[in-house]
Amino acid sequence: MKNLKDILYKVSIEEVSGSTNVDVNAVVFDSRNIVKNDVFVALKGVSVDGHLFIEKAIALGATVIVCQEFPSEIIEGITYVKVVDTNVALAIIASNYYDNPSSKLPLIGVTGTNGKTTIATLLYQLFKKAGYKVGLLSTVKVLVDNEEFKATHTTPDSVAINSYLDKMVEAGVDFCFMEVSSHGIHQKRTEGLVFAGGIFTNLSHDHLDYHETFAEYRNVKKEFFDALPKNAFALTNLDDKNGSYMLQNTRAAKKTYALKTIADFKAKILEKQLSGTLITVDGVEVWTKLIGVFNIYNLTAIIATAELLGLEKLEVLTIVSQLESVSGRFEYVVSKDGVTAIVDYAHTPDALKNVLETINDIRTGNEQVITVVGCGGDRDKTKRPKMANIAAQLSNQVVFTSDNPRTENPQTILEEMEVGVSSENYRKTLTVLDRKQAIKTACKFSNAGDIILIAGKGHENYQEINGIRTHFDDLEEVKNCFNQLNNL
Ligand SMILES: CC(=O)N[C@H]1[C@@H](OP(=O)(O)OP(=O)(O)OC[C@H]2O[C@@H](n3ccc(=O)[nH]c3=O)[C@H](O)[C@@H]2O)O[C@H](CO)[C@@H](O)[C@@H]1O[C@H](C)C(=O)N[C@@H](C)C(=O)N[C@H](CCC(=O)O)C(=O)O
Ligand SMILES: Nc1ncnc2c1ncn2[C@@H]1O[C@H](COP(=O)(O)OP(=O)(O)OP(=O)(O)O)[C@@H](O)[C@H]1O
Ligand SMILES: N[C@H](CCC[C@H](N)C(=O)O)C(=O)O
Ligand SMILES: [Mg+2]
Repeated sequence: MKNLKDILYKVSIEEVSGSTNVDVNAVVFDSRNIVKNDVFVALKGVSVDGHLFIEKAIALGATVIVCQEFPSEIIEGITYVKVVDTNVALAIIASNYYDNPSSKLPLIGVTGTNGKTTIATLLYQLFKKAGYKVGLLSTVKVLVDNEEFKATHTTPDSVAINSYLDKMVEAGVDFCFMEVSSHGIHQKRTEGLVFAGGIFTNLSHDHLDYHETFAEYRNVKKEFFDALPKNAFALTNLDDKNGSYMLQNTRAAKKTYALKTIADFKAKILEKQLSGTLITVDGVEVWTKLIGVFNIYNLTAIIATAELLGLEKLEVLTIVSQLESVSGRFEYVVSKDGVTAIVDYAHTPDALKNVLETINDIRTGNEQVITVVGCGGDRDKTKRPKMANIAAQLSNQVVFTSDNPRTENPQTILEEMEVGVSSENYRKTLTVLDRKQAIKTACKFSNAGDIILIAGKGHENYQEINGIRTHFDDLEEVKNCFNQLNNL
């Protein structure tokens, strides 16, 4: 039990009806999860207004209602707290409820279109290898040091974030690395958190269904850096055209990394292979198992962050050479006759372009590149023709297929992709609606030495069709196909 007055600390309140000197159980934003003495926070959502469920929340036992408008009927014995923005209030209340765990450990946020999971996960690995207890909030999973929880979002809701951070403080975690998505910033999931540092990866086309314009998407990302405290660091990628813009108004210490531009932290690529990349960092040569120029950007950000957090450069570089690639990011299997199948989470035009350019960079002879790709339903439709065009331009063969159609018609998604393919590339493409069959088709097409890229779903172990999720795993599927062809 917590006292309502305590958890309302720093919430900007417009009006109160009833007593704030009451004990409350938990803070809940979904009426379906309410139990006795809970605080119900009504959020104006994307599809429905949470204010519609105030009555239901009270019927289930809520004794405190935090809202933006008082309901027409005020019930005696219930406390109503009116605030300007319930998303902001929820985040501050959640921090207070868990005694502000983010102020008790260094919390580092990673934002940008691509690379967040990679950077956050590799930082987790690096600090673990350096002997620390570490926390991770990522698209793939949540880790409270060695204890694993299932991730539901890239950036969870503010109650979940604070609850995980509280567990981390309890477990004596030394550093926490978390992904900060644009949805998370816009929905104020990270409001009120005390960050010790922020990292910007890059900005390219994504989520324009939600943010509407690229400028709005960019400004939402910038809000994260604007809000960093003075004693934090703000680390940006200077080679990205929005890198400097992100730090324009931050009060945090500005730090930069780059491959092409003069920056505080700089790396250079010496050699690229399928087994890894040789780079130099401040004159020291380092071999990494990671592949692709984009991953060297990720690695430079990681090295910079580790140093900014006080680790010694040589120790950092030694550990960097041992870091393993992140699940579903350029993960590959090689068949008996030398067909390489790569599973990668590229689900934006820029990511797909980078991965295909990387593959084209490391191929040595006349191998064919066969790409299997689709686009998610209920997500930015303008990505579809762009991704199809990139796949067709940079591959020898493309099999268009379903990603997670969610509630959309899978056939319509594919038609919206196909319009992006130019007439001269059209002959390289075919469409196989069923992802399992599409992967099988790519395997059958391949000859010794060829490279198959299966893009878009990476680590995901499900496929969502008609709103129903069933088990699906790209890597498992391609291994099965190789097996069936007696090729593994
Ligand atoms: C578009 C979006 O971000 N939606 C998020 C949002 O849901 P919503 O606004 O649609 O909620 P709603 O259904 O309108 O309901 C409004 C309110 O009424 C409440 N409600 C609803 C029904 C009811 O009976 N009782 C009740 O109280 C809901 O709990 C909610 O508080 O708020 C919910 C609660 O926090 C989130 O779970 C939900 O994430 C959905 C599932 C989602 O798919 N989000 C994706 C797009 C997302 O957030 N992705 C980013 C990563 C993107 C990236 O970088 O690639 C992420 O951080 O994961
Ligand atoms: N620095 C980068 N620049 C461009 N593309 C990248 C970069 N890092 C990774 N990618 C590509 O983007 C894909 C997704 O990478 P990652 O999961 O690290 O990004 P993310 O930002 O966490 O994505 P999400 O928004 O889904 O959480 C990778 O599989 C790879 O294809
Ligand atoms: N975080 C991204 C993941 C997209 C992954 C792709 N497989 C899809 O389902 O569209 C999103 O929610 O938009
Ligand atoms: Mg991610």
